[in-house]
Amino acid sequence: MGFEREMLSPAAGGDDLQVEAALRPKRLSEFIGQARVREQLSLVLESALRRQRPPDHVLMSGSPGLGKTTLAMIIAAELNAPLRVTSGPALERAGDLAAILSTLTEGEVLFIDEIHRMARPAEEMLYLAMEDFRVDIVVGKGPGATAIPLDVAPFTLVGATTRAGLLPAPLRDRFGFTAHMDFYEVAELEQVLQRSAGLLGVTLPADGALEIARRSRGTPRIANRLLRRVRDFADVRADGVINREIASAALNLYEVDAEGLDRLDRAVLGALLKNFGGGPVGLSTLAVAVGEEPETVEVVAEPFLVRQGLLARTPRGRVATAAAWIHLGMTPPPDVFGAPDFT
Ligand SMILES: Nc1ncnc2c1ncn2[C@@H]1O[C@H](COP(=O)(O)OP(=O)(O)OP(=O)(O)O)[C@@H](O)[C@H]1O
Repeated sequence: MGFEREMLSPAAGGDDLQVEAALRPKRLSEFIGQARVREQLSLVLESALRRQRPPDHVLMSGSPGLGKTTLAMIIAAELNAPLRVTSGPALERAGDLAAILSTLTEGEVLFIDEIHRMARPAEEMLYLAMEDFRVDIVVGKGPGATAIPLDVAPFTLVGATTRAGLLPAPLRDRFGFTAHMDFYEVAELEQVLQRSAGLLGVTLPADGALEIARRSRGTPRIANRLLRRVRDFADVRADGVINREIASAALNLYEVDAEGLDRLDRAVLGALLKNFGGGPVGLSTLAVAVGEEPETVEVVAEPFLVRQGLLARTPRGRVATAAAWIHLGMTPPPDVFGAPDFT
């Protein structure tokens, strides 16, 4: 993975993790944007606090870097409850989950990131735990196997997924509240940037914040990361002040284009236009053409390209819109008009 790609990827890594933790809003009132989710969630939490009962289980879905982990931490903080963190891929066997569930304390918040990647036996154990606060531990094998029921302290599960569609219905149905996290508006990202600049002690005039916000792919994690790279540039090549000119020069250097498309985004669009005449083409064929896993193309690049009106997912495959041709400086073929409507 190249430097630029790493910088732009919504996945966190390296030193960034520490800075990211420092920039995380701690309370719901500090959480920027996602107004509807925030309001709904504050009602769920407030009523749970009044009833002195753990709230319903919460499912959060949305692209990487939109604040799902942050929100899980906020839920625990608002409830004044301890938080246990794990992830779907870590729950390979039912026993992995049983070990966690059996040691939860009353009211604890259990956060399972990437919950769609949990193994089947663990998932089945979770159904019972979510509904009845109980697990069945199976001892022995074959006809002599016995299930020993074990009580679990009432807890709140917070699940996060980038792909809600992959969750089996029985699991999805057991969440009392589902929060769908959308990409952020530019104005919201400007606020995220101003807040982070304050915490990092960076001078960020409004025009600089706007320039970075516009190129942040609607994602707070990327906004914060770009801010740090632009700060480096401003410190070394200028007087440390991040105005529009400095932000723009730095982001051009890091190959973030005016709409915030990164290398992967441009590679996907480029392959779609140049190799497949704008599509339709299947996801896996497209992924091979850019040398990435289909899941990376589907989860990391596509949602943003769709939102920007550059790509459409159709039953026959991926199709580039007229805007995509124009964005890459090419002339759209005569039969392509705007985003195709296949509904
Ligand atoms: N609403 C917000 N307001 C301010 N900062 C935010 C907000 N949402 C996210 N951030 C910032 O973005 C960073 C990434 O957020 P977070 O790790 O919660 O994303 P995520 O959706 O859980 O991503 P992933 O699923 O990849 O873990 C956080 O460190 C935080 O600083």
